[in-house]
Amino acid sequence: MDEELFPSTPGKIKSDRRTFHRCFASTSTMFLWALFLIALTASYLSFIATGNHYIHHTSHRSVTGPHWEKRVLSSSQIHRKNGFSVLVTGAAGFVGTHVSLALKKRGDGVVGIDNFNDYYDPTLKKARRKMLESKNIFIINADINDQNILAKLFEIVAFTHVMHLAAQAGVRYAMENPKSYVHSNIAGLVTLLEQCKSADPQPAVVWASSSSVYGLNDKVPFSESDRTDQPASLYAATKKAGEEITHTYNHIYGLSITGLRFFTVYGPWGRPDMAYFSFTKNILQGKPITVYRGKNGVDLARDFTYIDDIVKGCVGSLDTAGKSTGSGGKKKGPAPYRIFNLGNTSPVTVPTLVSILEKNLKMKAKKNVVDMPGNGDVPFTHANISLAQRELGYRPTTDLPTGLRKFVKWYLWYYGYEQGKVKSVKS
Ligand SMILES: O=C(O)[C@H]1O[C@H](OP(=O)(O)OP(=O)(O)OC[C@H]2O[C@@H](n3ccc(=O)[nH]c3=O)[C@H](O)[C@@H]2O)[C@H](O)[C@@H](O)[C@H]1O
Repeated sequence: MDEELFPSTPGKIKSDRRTFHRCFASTSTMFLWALFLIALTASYLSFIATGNHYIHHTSHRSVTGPHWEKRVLSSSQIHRKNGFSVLVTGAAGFVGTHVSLALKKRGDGVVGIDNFNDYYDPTLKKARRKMLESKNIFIINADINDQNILAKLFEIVAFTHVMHLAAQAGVRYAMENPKSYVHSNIAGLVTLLEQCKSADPQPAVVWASSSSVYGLNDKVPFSESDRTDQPASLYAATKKAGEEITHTYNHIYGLSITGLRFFTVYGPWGRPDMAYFSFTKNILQGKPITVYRGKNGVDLARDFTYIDDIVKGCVGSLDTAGKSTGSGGKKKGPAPYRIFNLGNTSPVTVPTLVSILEKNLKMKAKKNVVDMPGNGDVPFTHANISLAQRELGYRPTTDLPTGLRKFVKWYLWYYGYEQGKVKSVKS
């Protein structure tokens, strides 16, 4: 081998034909090298797996490029005077889908982002996406922790508002997969706020907190000024943390923030992990349902809130959100920081929920009544909504029997019961 053709690398011992032979030509050394490379690859793969095992399987297929940018621009197009252009996170989720449709319908520009994870059946999320796409709402398949995608989106569109609904939801699941809550509800939130704070112009941010922040509070009905320092689940703790985190971005960078404490939202296109949805599935399939009961045999109760009422609260929040005051990451003056309860103000017990479903499905549930396990549940929720009434004009109009009737109608249609062709229902 010619030394001239293979000059030595600075700092390394010059190789010659003999060392080349010594190092690489012996079969046993080559075998050792191969083993080393295999071990290196295996440890890298295991690092990837252990580092991310808590994150749900997601399908990231977001590819940017001229066609992608065109779709983003077209989706963000405003079609009314003084309209908004809104980035909706979690747009393929339950609330995200409905809010996106309502905004688009009145002429706002809407761009969605969703990671399509498999916390519950992604087929349902894809069906929601199909519905949104038919209205020219583009949903980017990406995680809110992906700062490059967020930066790219804000480079293309001057969003006036961000409707942040992407989250790891579910109270009881937090015991199974705690890190997924940190990933979405804490890290994802911070990544999004970092982007919003440096955007120019800064958007106003409206985001989903939760009634669960009231935790063990037993002063009823729950008012925004009540204690929220006794969370009963990690889910609640991450939502409460979100309220504090958004406060710092409001305080330091002048971001306009509105946090909405949703109370057990239900309705068509809902979440399969929630009780009303999974009960419906089991009743129809003749399977038993588990009904939790509180201390001393007291029934659990929730301030179940119909999706259309929640949408009105979300849109009202966007409409009344004051402007952010920062620019280039610097605050120029105080910006609004608001928190509202969005509930129905009439709690209903879980056994009553079951009997309304039975009536609508014309079937009896096989009930297993068990004591509430210590898994993060609270015995009841009940919203005081006077603040939202005053500031947002929020007035819920759908009671539980009416809302569940609409849900059951949708469920039977979506899963093909009406046509006698039942789709498999994963949850
Ligand atoms: O407002 C919120 O902040 C939260 O609302 C929702 O949580 P929850 O109010 O717990 O709703 P959901 O699971 O439908 O259980 C309803 C009732 O059925 C009882 N329940 C539940 C399951 C079961 O198998 N049996 C049962 O009795 C259960 O004990 C409870 O009493 C959202 O999921 C959550 O993401 C968050 O947004």
